[in-house]
Amino acid sequence: MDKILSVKGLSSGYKNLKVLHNIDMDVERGSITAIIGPNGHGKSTLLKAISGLLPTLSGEILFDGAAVPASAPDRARIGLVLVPQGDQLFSSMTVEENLMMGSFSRKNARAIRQTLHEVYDLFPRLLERRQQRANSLSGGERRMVGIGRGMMADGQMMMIDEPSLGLAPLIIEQIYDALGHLAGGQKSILVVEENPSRVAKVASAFHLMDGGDFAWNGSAEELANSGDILKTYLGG
Ligand SMILES: Nc1ncnc2c1ncn2[C@@H]1O[C@H](COP(=O)(O)OP(=O)(O)OP(=O)(O)O)[C@@H](O)[C@H]1O
Repeated sequence: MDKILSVKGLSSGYKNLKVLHNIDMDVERGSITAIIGPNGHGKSTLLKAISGLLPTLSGEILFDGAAVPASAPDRARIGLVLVPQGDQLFSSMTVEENLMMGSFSRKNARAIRQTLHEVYDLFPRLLERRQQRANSLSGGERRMVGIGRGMMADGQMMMIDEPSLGLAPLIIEQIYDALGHLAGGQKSILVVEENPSRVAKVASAFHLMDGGDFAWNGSAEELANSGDILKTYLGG
């Protein structure tokens, strides 16, 4: 397995609350790995810990074979990009201005334009609305801008927190098709998703989060044959 990310014995959390206990996880390069499970068990916390927004209390995080730097901006700079839950767009700025914000740490203008074209190729609707303000976009369009802004950082790995949240089934399918396309183009994606059926078509590895640790790990095929696990944890 060609690992882009390796998390070993990671514990993390908030000031007075340790949420993650001894997490072990690898992410294969050019694939989608999904953290699944019910609300409030630490899925978002794991993305924040990997991106450096929360401290590593014990354990280690290796990115491309090397220990990650301490700060979140430095981790973003080496290519670990977080797309947070809830879009967090600049509402009075246009689609394109929001997208360009994602490239703030890059210098090569031509390469930035190239990535912008890639975003528009992946989400043609954003090209049509490039001059439209973010506050007048639909929920699905906002999500596309959030993911596109993550792409603009041109990291090797994107961590995306609940891309399907609040969206209609057809839009969810479009978003996941786009993520599948990105992974096909060698981006590595770690996605948090409460409902595993949404991501089952495109992810190759799954980790079920329960109480700050993984209660189950498996492949897409193993997930498909894991009826009892789905029932127990997800009410499926
Ligand atoms: N900023 C915070 N300060 C203190 N505790 C927090 C904070 N954010 C989350 N927590 C707690 O950490 C635990 C895990 O929350 P987390 O958001 O990681 O869960 P989750 O599985 O991603 O669920 P959700 O999808 O609802 O966010 C919860 O008990 C939550 O109350």
